[in-house]
Amino acid sequence: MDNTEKENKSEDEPESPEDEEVDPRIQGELEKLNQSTDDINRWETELEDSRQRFRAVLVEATVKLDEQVKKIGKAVEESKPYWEARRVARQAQVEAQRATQEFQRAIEILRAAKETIALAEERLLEEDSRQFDSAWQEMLNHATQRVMEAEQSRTRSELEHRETAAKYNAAIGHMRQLEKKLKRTISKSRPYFELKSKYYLQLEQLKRKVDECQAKLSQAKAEYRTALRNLESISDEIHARRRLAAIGPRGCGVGAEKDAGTGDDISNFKMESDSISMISETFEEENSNGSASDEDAETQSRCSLNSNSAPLDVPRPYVPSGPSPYPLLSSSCPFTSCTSLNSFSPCPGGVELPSPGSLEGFDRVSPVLGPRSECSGASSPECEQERGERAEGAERKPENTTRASGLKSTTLEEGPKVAVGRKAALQHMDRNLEVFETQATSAARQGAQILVFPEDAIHGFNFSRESIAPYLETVPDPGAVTWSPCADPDRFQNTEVLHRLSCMAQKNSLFLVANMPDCQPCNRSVDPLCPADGRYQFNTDVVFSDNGTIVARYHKQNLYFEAAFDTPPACEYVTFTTPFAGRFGVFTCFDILFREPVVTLVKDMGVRQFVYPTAWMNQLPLLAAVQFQRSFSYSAGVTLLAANIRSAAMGMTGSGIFTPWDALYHHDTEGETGKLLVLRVPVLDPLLLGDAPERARLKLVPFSGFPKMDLAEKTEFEPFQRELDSGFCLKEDSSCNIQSSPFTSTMMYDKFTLVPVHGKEGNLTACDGSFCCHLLFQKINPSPEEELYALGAFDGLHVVHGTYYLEVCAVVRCTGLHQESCGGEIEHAHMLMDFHLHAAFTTEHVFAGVLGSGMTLDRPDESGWKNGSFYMSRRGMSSGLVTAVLYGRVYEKDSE
Ligand SMILES: N[C@@H](CCCCNC(=O)CCCC[C@@H]1SC[C@@H]2NC(=O)N[C@@H]21)C(=O)O
Repeated sequence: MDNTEKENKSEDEPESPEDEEVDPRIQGELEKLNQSTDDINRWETELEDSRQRFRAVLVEATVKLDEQVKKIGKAVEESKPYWEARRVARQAQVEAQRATQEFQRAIEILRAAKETIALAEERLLEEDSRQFDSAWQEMLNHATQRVMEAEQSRTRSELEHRETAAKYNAAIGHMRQLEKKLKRTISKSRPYFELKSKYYLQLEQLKRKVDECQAKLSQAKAEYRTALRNLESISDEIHARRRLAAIGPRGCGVGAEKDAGTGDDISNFKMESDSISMISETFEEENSNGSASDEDAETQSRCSLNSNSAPLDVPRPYVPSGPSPYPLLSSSCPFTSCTSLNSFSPCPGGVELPSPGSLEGFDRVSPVLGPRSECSGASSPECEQERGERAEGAERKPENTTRASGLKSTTLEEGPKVAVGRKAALQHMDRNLEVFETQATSAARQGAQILVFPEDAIHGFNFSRESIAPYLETVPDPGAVTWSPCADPDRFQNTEVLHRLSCMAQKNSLFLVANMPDCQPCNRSVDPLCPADGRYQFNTDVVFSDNGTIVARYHKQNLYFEAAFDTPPACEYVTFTTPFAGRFGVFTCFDILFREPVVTLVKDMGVRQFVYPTAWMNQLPLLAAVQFQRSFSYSAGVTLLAANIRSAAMGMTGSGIFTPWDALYHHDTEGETGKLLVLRVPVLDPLLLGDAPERARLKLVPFSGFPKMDLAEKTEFEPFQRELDSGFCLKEDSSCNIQSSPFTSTMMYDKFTLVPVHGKEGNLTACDGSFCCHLLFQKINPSPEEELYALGAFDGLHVVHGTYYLEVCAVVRCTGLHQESCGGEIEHAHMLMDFHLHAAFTTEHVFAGVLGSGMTLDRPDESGWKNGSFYMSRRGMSSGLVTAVLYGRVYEKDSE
C-alpha cells in the first residue's frame, strides 16, 4: 500500500474504530477458521499415515509375491490365462447381476405406474364427470408419462440384461475350458494367486482410506477458504460502513469535494492503466510469439509464500507451496527441516551426469521433439525419414490403428529409455530453443507483451524417470530467490535452458512462459512423499518477466500418464502480475479438466486471465484441443492463452487466444507447420480495472452462463422462447414431438444413451438414468438422407485415459447413417441447425461449446441457469453443426 493510500484510509475511517463493537460474525468465522485448520492438520497427518500404510503393504506384497513366484516357478505364468478368465467371469457376473436388478426395478416401476393409471382412471370415472378433478387428471397425465418412460427403460434394461447374461455365460464357458486344460498348473499356482487376491483386497481397502482422507482434506480446505472469504467480506463491509460514516457527516451533494478525494484519484489512475491494451500471443510448436513492455513488473507468485523469504543460492529440499493459500498453516510446515540446507543435491548440477560425450539414445530422441522440427514444411530425404519415423512410431502402438483413433494419448511416441548425456540433451533442447528465439523476435516485432510456449516444447515427451535426468534443471522458487538467469548466469549451476529463456525474455522485452522439466531435491527422512531417488521431478511452467527475472513457477498437478514426473505433494495455486494486464494464473494441459488448481484460481482467487501450455491430443466430437479451450474460456469467463504442441501425427494440434467473447485460434491437421498468433485482448483483472467503465465486463460470473450481449436482439429468440414456455415443439402439428426409441453408442469410451434427431424440427429428450438432456431444434437446410444427428446423455465416471466424472448433454453429427456411428470422430457437416439444449446438471461446472464444420469454433448466443437446468441456445450458424455440447464436470464424484 503506498502512502497516499494509507493517508486516505486514515482519513476515511472513524477516529477510533476500536470503539466499535466487534462484529459477532467475526468470532464465528474465526472459530470455523481454527476448526478447519485443525481439520486440515489432522487429515494431512492421516493422509500421510494411510499413504505410508498403503506403500508398506505394497512393498510387502511385492516381496511376498516374488518369493512365491520363485517357489512355484513357471506354473504362475502358464496358469495366468485361467486366472485372468476367472477375473473376467467374476466381473461379468457382477455386471449381469446389476443388469438383472435394473431390469427388475424397471418392471417394478412400470407396474407401479400402471397401477396409478388404473387408480386415477377409476377415480375420474367415479367423479361422474360432473366435477372435473384436476388433481387426478394431472396424476393421470403424470402416470401416463411415467408408463412411457418406464416402458422405454424396461426395454433398455431387458436388452442389457440379455447382453450381460450372454457375456457372463461366455466368460464362464471360457474359464471352464481353461480350467480343464491347465488343471495341474492352476492347482500349483493357487497359493500365489490367492495371496495376490488377499493383498489386492487389502490394498483396495487402504486405497479407499487414502481417498477418504483426501476427500476430507479437500473439504476441510474448502471450509477454510470459505471462512477466510467470509472474513474478508465482513472486513470489506466494515470498511465500507466506516467510510460511509466518515463521508456522511461531511454532507451530501459536495460534488467538488468528492471529485477531489484521493480515493477517486486512485480509481482514475487505474482507469488510465486500463487503457494499456494487452497483446498476448500463443505459440504452436515451432512458432511462438511474444510481446514487450517497458515497465518493470511488480510480480508475485502465490506459490512462493513459504516461510523462507531470504534468497538462497544453494539447493534446498523442496518445500511444497500448497500450504501457502492457508496462511495459518504456514508455520506448520509438514517438512520439519524445511529451513535446513541440504549439502548434497541429487539434482543435476549436484550429481554426476552421464558422460557428456555420449550420444547413446540420442537418435531416439529426435522423433519425440515437438517443436524441434527442422523438418517442418521442409522437404529433404532426412525430413522424409523423420516424418516416416514419427508415423511409424505412432503406428507401432497397438491402439493407433487409424488416423482417427490415432488422435489418442496412446500415440505418444517413446522418449529415450536410455539417458543421454547432458551435452546431448542440451544440443537437443538448443535446437528447439532456436525456434523459440526466432518466434520471440518475430512476436516482439509485432508488439506482443506476453508469449506462451507449449508444454514439452523444449524437451519432448514420454521420457522415463531416468531418461529425463539430463534434461532437468532446478528452477528456484521465485518467492525465495529473486533471480534473472540472464543477468546472473553463474549463480546456479546446470541452468543453461533457464539462462537462454531468461535472455530471450529480456532481449525481446516480453513476459515469457515456457514449460520444462524441473528437479527439486527432497529429504526422505522428513518428507515421506519424497521419491526414492531423493528428488522430485516436476512438469513445470516457468514465467520470466520482461527483464528476464523468474517471476512464477508452477508444477503440473494433474499428470497425464507421465512416467518421468511426480505429482507435487501439495497443489500449487500460482499467479504472476504484469504491468500491462494485471494478474495471470498458470496451469498446464490436463489440469483443465480438474477442480484443482483451476476452479480454485477462478472462483476463490478471482483470477480471470490464464497462460496455458499444453500438449493436448484432439479427441472429437467433444474434446478437440481448441474446442475445449474455447468452451473453458467461455464458461469460466476468463481469457486463456493456450499454446499447444504441433504434431499432426500425434493428434496434437490447436492453439488459441480466447476471451469470453472472442477467439483467435489455429487448427490445421495437415502438415507440421505451426503458427504464431497475436491478438490484442481486453484486460480482465478486476484489480487493474479498478472502477473503469470497462469494469462492466467483470459482471461475468464464472460458470453462471452468458447472457445475450445485445439485449435488443432478444426478440430473435422469441420463437424458441414461446415454444419453450409452452413446452411444445415448433409446429402446431404435434407429430414433430414424436420421439424415436433410445439407443446406446460409445462416444469417447463412454456409453451414451442417444435418440436420433429426425424430422425438420422437434423437441427431444435423451436420458442416462435420471440425467436427462433436452433439445429443441429446427433444421434450416434438412437433408436427412445425407446426415444423421443424435442427442446424447451420459452420467457416469469416465475411466479411459484418465478418471473423471461427467454429466454430458450433447448433439452430435454421426459419422454415418447408422446409429452405431453416433459418437465417432467427425469434423465436417452441412446441416445448419438452430437449437436450444438444456439439462438439470447436478454440478455448476458446465462447459458449453458449439463446434461448426471444419473445426470452426462457434459459441452459444446465450447460456445460463433456468429452473434448475443449465441451457444454451444458438441460431443462425453459418457453418454446419458438428457438435453442441454441455460438458458437466462433477469433480466431487471423481473418486467414486
Ligand atoms: N509430458 C508428458 C506427455 C504430455 C501429456 C500432456 N498432455 C496432457 O496433459 C493432456 C492430455 C489430455 C488429452 C485429453 S484427455 C481426454 C481426451 N482424450 C484424449 O486422448 N485426449 C483428450 C510426458 O512427458 O510424457
